[in-house]
Amino acid sequence: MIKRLFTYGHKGLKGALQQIISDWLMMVLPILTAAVVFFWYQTGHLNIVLTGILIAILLLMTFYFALPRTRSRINQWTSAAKQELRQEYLKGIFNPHSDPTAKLTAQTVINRDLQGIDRLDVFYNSVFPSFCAVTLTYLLLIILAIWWHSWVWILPIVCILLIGISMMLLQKISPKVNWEYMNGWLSMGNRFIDDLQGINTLVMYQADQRYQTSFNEKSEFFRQKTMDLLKYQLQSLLILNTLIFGTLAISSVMLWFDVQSSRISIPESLIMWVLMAELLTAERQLGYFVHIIISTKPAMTHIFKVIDQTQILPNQPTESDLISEIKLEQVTFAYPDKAALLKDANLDLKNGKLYGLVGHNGSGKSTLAEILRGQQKISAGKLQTFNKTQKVLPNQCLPNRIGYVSAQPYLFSGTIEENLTLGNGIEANWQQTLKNLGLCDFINDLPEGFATQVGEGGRLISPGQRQQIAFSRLILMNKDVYIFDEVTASIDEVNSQIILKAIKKLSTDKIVLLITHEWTIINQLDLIYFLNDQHFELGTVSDLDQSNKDFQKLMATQKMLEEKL
Ligand SMILES: Nc1ncnc2c1ncn2[C@@H]1O[C@H](COP(=O)(O)OP(=O)(O)OP(=O)(O)O)[C@@H](O)[C@H]1O
Repeated sequence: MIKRLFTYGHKGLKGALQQIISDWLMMVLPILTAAVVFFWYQTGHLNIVLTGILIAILLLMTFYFALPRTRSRINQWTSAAKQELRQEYLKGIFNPHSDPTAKLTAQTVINRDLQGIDRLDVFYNSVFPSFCAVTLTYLLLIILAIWWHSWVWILPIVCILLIGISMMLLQKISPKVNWEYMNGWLSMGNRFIDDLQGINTLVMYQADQRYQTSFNEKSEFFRQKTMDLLKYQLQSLLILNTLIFGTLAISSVMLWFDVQSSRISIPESLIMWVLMAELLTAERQLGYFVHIIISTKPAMTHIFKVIDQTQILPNQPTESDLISEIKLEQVTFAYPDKAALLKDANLDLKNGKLYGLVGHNGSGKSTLAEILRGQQKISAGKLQTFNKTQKVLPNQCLPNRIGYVSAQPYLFSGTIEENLTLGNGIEANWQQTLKNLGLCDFINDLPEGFATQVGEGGRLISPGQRQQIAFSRLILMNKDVYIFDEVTASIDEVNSQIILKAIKKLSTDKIVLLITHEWTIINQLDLIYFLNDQHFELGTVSDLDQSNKDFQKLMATQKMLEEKL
């Protein structure tokens, strides 16, 4: 994970390193000056080596500070890295091929992941600079200690080893504590937003008291988990401080013995003691920051998962890339911990045909749409796509080449035209395309025509008009395969027939699968796949009506329901 963090903002890394070195030199400068003065005071003449180093540092610093904006280079690196990371993450979130099992909510995205990226400030701004400062100070201490024959340089290594071991032990419990804290926070936040959105419903059903109790339980759980996290952080701080200040005390004793045995002079021991104090303070800071980084690990793991699932979209397809057949062979699919929805199931969809998909509620029709769109992975069997010369196409092209509309598509606030032309690469004569398919004629009767505002979610127009616009918007994308999932289920008869007519026209040169439960629609389709008992059965309505008792029963019930309406 740490290595990966350096891949972001790497253009700013050089500048950041320059600033880190200059900051370190600034820290060493007073110690070296004091050393030169001490030697001069003690011996009556200047130590050539130390004075030379001091003058070199002073020249270097003067030159460095003459450069513009030198004091903000670590910040520039930090902002650039965070911005790149945030952009990649958001690209992953809005990728239409994202893993649907990732269960992203606004809470997870904002509270955990985006805040997790913000907390990476600590890595770029503090952990890395502290790590460099510790390394440089330690190198200087080793050189001086070996030069002056003192063993004090061993102590920081022992201290770091002990910190590492104790951190490793603490880290064993850290993921659990952090996860529980995060989950407590998310679950409380989700409950709050959900209750707030449905507050009128809760009051109307007098269920607000019950929901308040449930929210109280969640906030109490979160309070406990926050206390656990604080306890854990205090414990680790205590261990860290004991190790650091213990090492500093031992080094003072060691240096005192060195002076007593005349191995080093008082100024030499003072220089080493100050360096030791600087080093251990930086190590303490580093240990503390590493701690914060460990606490962002759950968020980072998730962030990188989202980024990694971003697939590079294939270029505009050529004629030979177009899908003309999709086959499922011996396919098995089950959601985790649930019974299989498909078992050794076979399905064959060819272009130029309109297929209906019918089945009982919960039999897996919408799930099949997700499998075909590459959003669910099958556990056994084969999903294959072919072009018109029967060449097998890569399955990665599926999400991009399949269009899907559900019963409740989303319209964005803006004009009808903005919604219709939402997709990339729409042809200039799109209005003619709609006319040829008999779609959206109602727009001509609207005073503002295509410039009519639809409102958020399309609330300013009727459900039938909303569905026609969403349906037309997809048709303009010119996909190879269309899956319509109950598109006519919640609209009036007139709009329903307009859409059905367009679907029939579309199916003359595309693969079209229409998921429906409506008898009046099913009755107008040539070929039906009946999904029953984990398998698909293909036939005309009359074939299935004769051969399959379950189909017969389902259709009889549906017919009866529709006749009553
Ligand atoms: N993401 C999911 N995780 C777990 N189970 C799921 C998920 N999505 C759907 N299911 C379950 O899988 C089963 C099939 O759901 P699906 O929506 O595919 O059925 P359907 O045939 O389209 O139903 P309907 O006719 O009511 O629309 C249901 O029992 C549903 O609860």
